[in-house]
Amino acid sequence: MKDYDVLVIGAGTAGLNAYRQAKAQGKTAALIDGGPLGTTCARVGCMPSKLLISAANANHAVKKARMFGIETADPVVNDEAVLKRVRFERDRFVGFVMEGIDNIPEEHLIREYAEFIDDHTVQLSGGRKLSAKTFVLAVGSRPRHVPILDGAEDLVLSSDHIFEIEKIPERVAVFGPGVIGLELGQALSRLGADVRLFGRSGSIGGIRDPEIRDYATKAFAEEFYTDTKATIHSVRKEGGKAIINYDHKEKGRIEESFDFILTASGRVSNTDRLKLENTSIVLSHRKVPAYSNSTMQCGDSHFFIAGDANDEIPLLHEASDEGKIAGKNAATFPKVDPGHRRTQLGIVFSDPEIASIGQSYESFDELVIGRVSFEGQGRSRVMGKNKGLMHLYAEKGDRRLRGAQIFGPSAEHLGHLIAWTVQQGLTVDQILEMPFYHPVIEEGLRTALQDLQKELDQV
Ligand SMILES: Cc1cc2nc3c(=O)[nH]c(=O)nc-3n(C[C@H](O)[C@H](O)[C@H](O)COP(=O)(O)OP(=O)(O)OC[C@H]3O[C@@H](n4cnc5c(N)ncnc54)[C@H](O)[C@@H]3O)c2cc1C
Ligand SMILES: NC(=O)c1ccc[n+]([C@@H]2O[C@H](COP(=O)([O-])OP(=O)(O)OC[C@H]3O[C@@H](n4cnc5c(N)ncnc54)[C@H](O)[C@@H]3O)[C@@H](O)[C@H]2O)c1
Repeated sequence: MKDYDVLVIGAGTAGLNAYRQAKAQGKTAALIDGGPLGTTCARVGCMPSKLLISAANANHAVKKARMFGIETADPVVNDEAVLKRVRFERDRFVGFVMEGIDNIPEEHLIREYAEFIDDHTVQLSGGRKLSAKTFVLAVGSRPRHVPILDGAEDLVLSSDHIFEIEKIPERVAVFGPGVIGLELGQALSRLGADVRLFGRSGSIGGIRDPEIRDYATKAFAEEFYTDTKATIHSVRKEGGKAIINYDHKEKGRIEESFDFILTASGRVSNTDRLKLENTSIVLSHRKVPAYSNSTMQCGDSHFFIAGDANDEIPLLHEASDEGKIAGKNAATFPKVDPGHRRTQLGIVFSDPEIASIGQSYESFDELVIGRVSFEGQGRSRVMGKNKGLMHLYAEKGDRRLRGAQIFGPSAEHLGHLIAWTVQQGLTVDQILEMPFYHPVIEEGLRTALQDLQKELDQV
């Protein structure tokens, strides 16, 4: 006799959804979580980052007002007020999550960490053992450790800590021009920090389309120092500052000091802390459990995995969907059903925004591209947001819109429109039959669709 039908490890977005689905199936279930409750998204992820970005963009908008002939005094960033609002609103969002968590009976929410001792038993950090028929692994991820930064000791902050700072730094180095580095690096820059953004592989914001990646790299570099292939010689702490010795793109090898370093060099799954070697789970080449992304089942086992823990699409809406699928299948195991998966949609809340939709650039056999530049696009120019490119993707011999990459104004909204049409399987011709108002940014989408239509007619 097992203690529970389903044990869910991790009470983040994926785990909470999994637990609720298992309960909805009439099973006995419990959640185990030894860390702070409230979810990564609300506590230290999606919400506080967007709050900081909004403050930064408000400051930027005032500075930019001059381009419309509006004269203002230089805006003053009140660090304390900015950070107070970020934390106040963040706590409000966490509060809503906690209301849901508070409804979980105390005996079903175990506030400890878990490790496996065999296929059906976990040991809790307090020493207790619990068994279950099935498990959902929803342990999330943590910031990747970057060894070269160890020299700066406590001056290295990740997104887990950045929202607790007392003042906007005068100078900050950001390691990792990915999603977090771009969003937070640009926000700090727009709040007055002198930012250096360092990358390693040449990538930026997860952009896969080379033409758009190069355009975006140049655009960000015009706003703050950006080197996506930086050479860092050393990092140390001295006199309360982080000292970085690096090859500056124009000045050659230099040494600069920073108030702190923001590390944003990717995230790693917490499954490596579960002692999975004591189970029959098979790991993939990425060193996380191999699983099916339609059922979330690990092989044909009684283990299911959801959210950032599986290291596939570490986004909030995916964690939520995956949690639901995993929780339901863990409850009905050995009967498992494929769950509904959506067209892929990723948005980076930089300015301009980045959106990646559906099939990515490199996944096509014979790619056909429809293009538009926002530089001359009517409404974008009217608003002074005429920067960026959008590429729409189709496969030669097939007129369906299959994917897109955007770096431009309102990419979060265009990205949704495109994702919805991709998921509906609409052809370029069908999409062009839809209404387009004037003058709107969506007219840029129409231009790209017309270009794609022309390209498809020619091949
Ligand atoms: C700065 C930042 C900004 C982001 N912005 C966005 C955004 O704008 N949009 C978006 O879609 N996504 C965003 N994300 C990603 C999004 O936050 C994550 O994809 C999502 O929160 C993952 O949810 P999860 O349930 O998998 O993990 P989590 O919410 O992290 O939950 C995992 C839980 O497992 C617990 N745990 C770990 N190990 C154990 C163990 N051994 N035993 C018991 N419990 C354990 C942890 O304490 C934690 O509570 C952002 C992430 C970050 C860091
Ligand atoms: N808007 C959003 O939806 C949003 C926002 C923030 C985070 N997230 C999620 O969080 C995940 C993690 O974000 P992230 O930005 O940490 O990871 P990421 O994978 O997006 O980017 C990491 C970047 O760091 C670089 N890098 C790796 N090692 C480095 C080193 N030693 N020095 C300098 N650069 C290095 C990589 O080349 C890459 O450009 C994202 O994949 C995303 O799914 C989403």
